[in-house]
Amino acid sequence: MDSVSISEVSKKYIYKGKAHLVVDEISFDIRPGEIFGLLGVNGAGKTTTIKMISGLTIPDSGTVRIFGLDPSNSKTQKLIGTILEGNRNLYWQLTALENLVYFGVLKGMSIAAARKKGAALMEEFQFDQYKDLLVQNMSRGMQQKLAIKVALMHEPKVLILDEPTLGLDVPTKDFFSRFISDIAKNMGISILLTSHDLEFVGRTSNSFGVIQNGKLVKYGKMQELNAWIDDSGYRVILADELGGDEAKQLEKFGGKVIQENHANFLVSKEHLYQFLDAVKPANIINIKSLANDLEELLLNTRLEK
Ligand SMILES: Nc1ncnc2c1ncn2[C@@H]1O[C@H](COP(=O)(O)OP(=O)(O)OP(=O)(O)O)[C@@H](O)[C@H]1O
Repeated sequence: MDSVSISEVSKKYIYKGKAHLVVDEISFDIRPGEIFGLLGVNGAGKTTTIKMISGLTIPDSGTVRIFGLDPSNSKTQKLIGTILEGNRNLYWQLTALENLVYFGVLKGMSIAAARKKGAALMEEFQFDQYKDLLVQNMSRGMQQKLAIKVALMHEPKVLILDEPTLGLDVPTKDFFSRFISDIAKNMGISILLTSHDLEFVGRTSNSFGVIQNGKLVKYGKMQELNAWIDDSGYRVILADELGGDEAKQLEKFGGKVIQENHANFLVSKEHLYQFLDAVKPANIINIKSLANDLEELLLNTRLEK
């Protein structure tokens, strides 16, 4: 049985007397041990979707099932661990271990069981030396590591992580990618993670979905994501617009020119250095790879080959 199954789920919010459809008939499933990455730009509907899966928001229509059960049911809640937007589920004036015990008890564990499980989690994830450190004295990365342990205290079968990499540096992000993969593989937990970071989601998840304006516009396995990502070139953005002739001259480097305040070029990998030479002395304000860029994926950017 799928651990998470959502079918044609929709949600609208009323704002200033007007209804806004923010999740529009979304369907997907997550199996035990699978990591599902949900991508989308700001306001796309990711948090609303995961709140419905967590049982914190009721859909207007469609169904959400966790192992066949309604997520708002108290029995189902025991199967779910959630971290909403970073480390909000920690008490800053308690130590690491006190947080684990407190939240374990809140999820229905006895104090003795919560102490035992808390100590075991500290040891298992090499956090023992920090057990007496107050959360307020921890770095953001440490708080995030602790927040995941808190979510694992009651041994959930489904773990929901909203933006787990927000504000984390590159090595800590690497740690999280491995950590999330390990707990899915070793504990058979289904993981749903949301992120703006296509590169992180790409290397951490086994499957993924892209939400745009509340609709799931892409849904599939890694191979399908790879097919949609274009790694054949770069977008180069100049500080100013170029004259028509200049732009035409540069277009022969395999790209196309979009002039909207800035000249904006798509340049193939093989022509990049020639292009940079030809564009001198124009002021370049940004060069980005088309691969691993969520906006480029959503724009369906592809260079002619
Ligand atoms: N309680 C609410 N009342 C009214 N509108 C809401 C409410 N919660 C969310 N929205 C709106 O729903 C839309 C989707 O929001 P949501 O938080 O799900 O997006 P998101 O993809 O998680 O965005 P972000 O990446 O910025 O966190 C946004 O336009 C937001 O303003």
